[in-house]
Amino acid sequence: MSDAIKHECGIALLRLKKPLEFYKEKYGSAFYGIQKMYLLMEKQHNRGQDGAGFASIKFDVEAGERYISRVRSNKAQPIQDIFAQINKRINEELTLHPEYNDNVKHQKDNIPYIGELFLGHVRYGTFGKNNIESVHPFLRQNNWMHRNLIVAGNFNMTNVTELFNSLVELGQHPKEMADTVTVMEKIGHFLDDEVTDLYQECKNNGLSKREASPVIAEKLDIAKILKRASKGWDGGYAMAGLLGHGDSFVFRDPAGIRPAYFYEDDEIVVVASERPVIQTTFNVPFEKVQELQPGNALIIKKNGTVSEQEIITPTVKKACSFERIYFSRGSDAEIYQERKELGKLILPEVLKAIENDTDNTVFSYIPNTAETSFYGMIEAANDFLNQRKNKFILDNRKTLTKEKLEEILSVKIRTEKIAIKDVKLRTFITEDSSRDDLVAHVYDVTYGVIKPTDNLVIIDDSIVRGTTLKKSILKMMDRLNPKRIVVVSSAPQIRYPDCYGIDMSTLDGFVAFQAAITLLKEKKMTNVIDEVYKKCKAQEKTKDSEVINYVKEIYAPFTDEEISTKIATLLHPEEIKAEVKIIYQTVDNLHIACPKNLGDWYFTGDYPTPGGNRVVNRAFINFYEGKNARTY
Ligand SMILES: NC(=O)CC[C@H](N)C(=O)O
Repeated sequence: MSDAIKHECGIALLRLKKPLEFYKEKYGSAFYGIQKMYLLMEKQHNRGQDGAGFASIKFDVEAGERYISRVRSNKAQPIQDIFAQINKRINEELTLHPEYNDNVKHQKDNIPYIGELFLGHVRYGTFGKNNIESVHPFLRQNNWMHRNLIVAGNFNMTNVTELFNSLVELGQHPKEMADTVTVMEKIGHFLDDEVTDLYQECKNNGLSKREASPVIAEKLDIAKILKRASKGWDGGYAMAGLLGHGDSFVFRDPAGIRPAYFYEDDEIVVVASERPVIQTTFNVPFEKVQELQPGNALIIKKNGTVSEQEIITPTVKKACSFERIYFSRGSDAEIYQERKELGKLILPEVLKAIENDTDNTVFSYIPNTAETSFYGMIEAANDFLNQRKNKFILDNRKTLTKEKLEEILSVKIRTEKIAIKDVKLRTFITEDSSRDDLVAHVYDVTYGVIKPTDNLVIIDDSIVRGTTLKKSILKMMDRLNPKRIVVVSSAPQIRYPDCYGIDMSTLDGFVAFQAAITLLKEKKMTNVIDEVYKKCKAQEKTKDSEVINYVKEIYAPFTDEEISTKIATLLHPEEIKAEVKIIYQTVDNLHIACPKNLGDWYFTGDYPTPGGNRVVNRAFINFYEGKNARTY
């Protein structure tokens, strides 16, 4: 991906079902859980680099002993940083007390972070800032064990302000306006209620406070709490939580927008945002890892029972297709095939752009995530070439000589590694535009493989803003003197903001939006822009479920190709000599390639929750009024 988009978060929840001695015996260490957590988080570092956090719970400790540990970091390498802190602490204890070394009980009693239940999070913020207070997991402490709540999530709610206000209405006084705090306090409120009710019940049955505690732990109905807490949530989420006494859950939104996968055996239960993370960390096959169903929660009671329960009736499944195109790791068996398919499906359009002249075309890709779709595109290109060869051979079979046949078979699809990312360079570059010359070098190119008669086809996963394309990639590729540069996007045009966990919430950042606005201006149709603004303004106070996405009218007068052509001119730096073409995947082909992830609101404007329409409405108003702000 050439545009740097901030996106996503990753969660990792791990429950050890056996006593810690078991892991010491079998795997050589009672710190097994911490080690696995490190892997689970590191294997998801793609999902969040603004911050990382870790929390753990020890089961069955004596009153007065610490049983919750947490560490968070927003440093440059946050995962490394938190595990360095954890290791340092553990090693200090072990050095100071050599007697702990082979004694699991001592370790559990005296060393923090070791425990039976863990929650990890890697963050890219979509709400608030990147201060340490915004880094998950969040902690809601209480002297009652059951009321301690630790929360982390991959989520974004479109209606945090309303949810915040409803807490205030409940008489609360939240100390922060962070979305995770709001969600946590919602759950916390109903958790308190439930604990109070259960205690009352125990009291009525003649139990003392002390006797009531384990009964409450056993009876605590997590599904009921989540049902009550999530009334009114509008967004995409995979919310994970731990309760002080040892229950835990992961809860997924009813449209399945955000991903969550889990695996269970008799030693562990694990949940993560991506399937291959679980596969590689625990060496389990693809089929053993299950997807948590939309609207459901995986509930892991302290006593070890695990159940998947419906919390909210699922709506039409609209799992985020961007997960497949770009965010999630391509090592997932399905995602790998899907990305290849994206590359295959776009080849016909590429062939049109190069007038079928594969002999004078070099195919390449933008590193690294587009590599898989490149493989697919090349497979399809080889099929195309073989058909051409077949036809020639069959048509000329009477006159064909050995030499001619060899010549025909020697023709190949030309693939080269053209673009090379100079990752380190980016760190020296600030937003300052006078540094454009430096920016141009963020990508370097391979010299000596392109002839002036060549087309250069380069595939990227998607084009959001196109800034890096314009400022670096196209400029550098033009230095190779190709006849024509064809930039291929394996995803459709990004036209509408996301509001479910990807940090792209303003319209004017999208090059497709800029192209549509430019076209409207050129064709003297600015009245459309004013009309849309009026309609958006008029429904500012309308109920979410009745809001209509009028921004579609901005794109409606134009075909996809017209917009792509305009994008090509917008991204075409003046000094470039080559002809530049831009090709996008169609939405239909996207759905063919990724049939399980039909969430496509950023391409189509069809939002899976009512709040989405409000967000796009606000985004347009902000654009029109010149405000540069997030829209949720
Ligand atoms: N990308 C995400 O899932 C972000 C989670 C949450 N909204 C935050 O900003 O912390």
